[in-house]
Amino acid sequence: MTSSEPRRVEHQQTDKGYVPVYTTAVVEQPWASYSRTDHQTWATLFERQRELLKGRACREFIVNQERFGMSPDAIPRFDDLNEVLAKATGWQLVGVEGLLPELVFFDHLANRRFPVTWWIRKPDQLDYLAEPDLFHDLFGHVPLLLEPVFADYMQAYGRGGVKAHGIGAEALVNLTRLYWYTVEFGLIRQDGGLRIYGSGIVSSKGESIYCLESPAPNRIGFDLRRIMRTRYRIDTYQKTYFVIDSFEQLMDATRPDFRPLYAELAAQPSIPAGDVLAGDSVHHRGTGEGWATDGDV
Ligand SMILES: C[C@H](O)[C@H](O)[C@H]1CNc2nc(N)[nH]c(=O)c2N1
Ligand SMILES: N[C@@H](Cc1ccccc1)C(=O)O
Ligand SMILES: [Fe+2]
Repeated sequence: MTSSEPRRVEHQQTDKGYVPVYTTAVVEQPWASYSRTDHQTWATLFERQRELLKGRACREFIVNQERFGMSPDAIPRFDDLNEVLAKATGWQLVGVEGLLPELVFFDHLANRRFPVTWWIRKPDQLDYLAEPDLFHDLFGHVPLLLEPVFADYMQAYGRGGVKAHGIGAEALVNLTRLYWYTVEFGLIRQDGGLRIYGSGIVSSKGESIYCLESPAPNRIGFDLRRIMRTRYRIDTYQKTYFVIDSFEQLMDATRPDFRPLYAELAAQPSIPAGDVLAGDSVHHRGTGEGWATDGDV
């Protein structure tokens, strides 16, 4: 295989249109075959996001990213990152071609393996790309795998995914919303303001600013049931972000068995992405302080 292109196995018609399906196998990172352009793309995105995330990303993200010694000089080698991870939290990165079927993805997480897409976006996709690539996966997800509580949360999520998959499609939808509104698009309250920890935000220039500074989106205090009922958008910035107080709060709230919760939620309607409900704990401003209730935005 030449490694300038991901290995596309076939195409498949889905809800989201005609999408490429990749091999689900774990692959070696073809590091030697990254082009100068690939390394340059990494450098550009890395420098841009590091600068933008000062004072915007949470402390844990910044500090742990520095512990890896990632730099703009070259695309990191998974093997080097794995040495740091092995000592700290026992997580391991494995190379993949792209999005995996849910059960395969959950099984990796349940075993403390994080799948990282080995290829990086093209220069005309610096600001937006519809699927995860190396920059999103490595820059966005990997730093928090060094944070012990968050590392445990990711594994618990994988185990919960295997379980939800056995329960049914509705349970899986509820659980996927939890991943979306925490791991991918989560905000955390820190140092008297809001900070980013979601990977989908930290790897996006536009959304890193928008999620904290735009008056448009709702920022609502973490509420497990509310999150599991809330639909989400994959084609624009989020209409709603959920805010945790700490990673411990996230872990504690998600530790109980979800089976009774799935049964309870099956009888309830889903909530449109941008709605505010009576009883939501709404944060007034991205960088400011103070909480209101009853949809007082
Ligand atoms: C978590 C969520 O359910 C989502 O559907 C999964 C599916 N497969 C994936 N596969 C990869 N490689 N990376 C991902 O983030 C996901 N997300
Ligand atoms: N407690 C969840 C497992 C889980 C933990 C953390 C995040 C997500 C899911 C369950 O029973 O399914
Ligand atoms: Fe992601």
